[in-house]
Amino acid sequence: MCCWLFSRGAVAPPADCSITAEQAIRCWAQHFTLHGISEPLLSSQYIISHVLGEKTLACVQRKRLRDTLNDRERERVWELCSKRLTRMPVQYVIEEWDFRDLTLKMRPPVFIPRPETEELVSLVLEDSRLIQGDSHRTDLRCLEVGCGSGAISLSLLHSIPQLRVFALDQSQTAVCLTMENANRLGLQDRLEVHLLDVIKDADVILSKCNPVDFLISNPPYLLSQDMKTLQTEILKFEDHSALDGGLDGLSVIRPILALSSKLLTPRGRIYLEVAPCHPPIIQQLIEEMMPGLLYLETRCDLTNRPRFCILQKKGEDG
Ligand SMILES: C[S@@+](CC[C@H](N)C(=O)[O-])C[C@H]1O[C@@H](n2cnc3c(N)ncnc32)[C@H](O)[C@@H]1O
Repeated sequence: MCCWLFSRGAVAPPADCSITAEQAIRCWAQHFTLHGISEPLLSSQYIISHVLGEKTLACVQRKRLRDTLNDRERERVWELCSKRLTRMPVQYVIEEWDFRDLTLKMRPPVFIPRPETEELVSLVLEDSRLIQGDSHRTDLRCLEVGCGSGAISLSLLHSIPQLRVFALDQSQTAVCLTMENANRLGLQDRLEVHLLDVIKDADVILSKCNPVDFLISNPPYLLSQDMKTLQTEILKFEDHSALDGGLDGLSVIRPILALSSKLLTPRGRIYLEVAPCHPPIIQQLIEEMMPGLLYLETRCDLTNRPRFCILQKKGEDG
């Protein structure tokens, strides 16, 4: 059946074809495999569940899977699966993705949030000083550098009612997508999003959001030499400036640290997602060059790789 379907070309579905959702999932998974598409079965399942109005296959009713796709559904499946054949990531194909408990709009080339960044957000939420606050604090202020789709900022706003966030990104598309996601989730009132570059616009950033209680960032941190090892999906569709951190992967991290020492309230914290090679380098940098900051700890991700750095601005008493 599948060979017959695709012998006439994948872009348009055969008009005379009657196919159930279940059969379409199998056929497209096989076709993806033949074309070397990564995660062929998952891709097919995500796309067809999406066309049927659900997020995952587990949410689609059994009976629905055995029903024949109507013309509109079949055309949509073919249209979206043909996009996936070009190696477009499934998150861009279905135009949305879940991050923690939020569903966010996705649009190329804005960086697709990764699962480990959910752990970065958890580190902040575990900090009882921030969540409970002291009894006099009615507001908390945070800066996110490199907001992308808004995943981190919006999750924090969603979980901490007294938080105000300043988010910035050097990409206009990212700034627009963060605003769009904030509006869709009703979180726009406590969020300011700015088109700013942390390397070039430090003075503007200081004037707009000084001071903040904490700074969070999942910056571009890959070493330039490792960019070529990335999957085709990433290289072809995601913004390279969201990933490439320069020769040592620290070209955006260094200005973030320099800015933090001026921007944070005493004992204010910095939460960074980094490459596994970075924590000792950042610790040395802080100890030798940035006397106003304290390196608190390195935390590992779920696969036990050292991926997160927590730092603190020294208090007035050192
Ligand atoms: C790895 S992505 C993270 C996006 C989002 N925070 C997330 O975790 O899904 C890094 C983001 O930093 C932005 N960025 C890169 N260089 C920057 C710079 N110099 N100043 C501000 N933002 C920058 C990129 O445009 C990109 O959106």
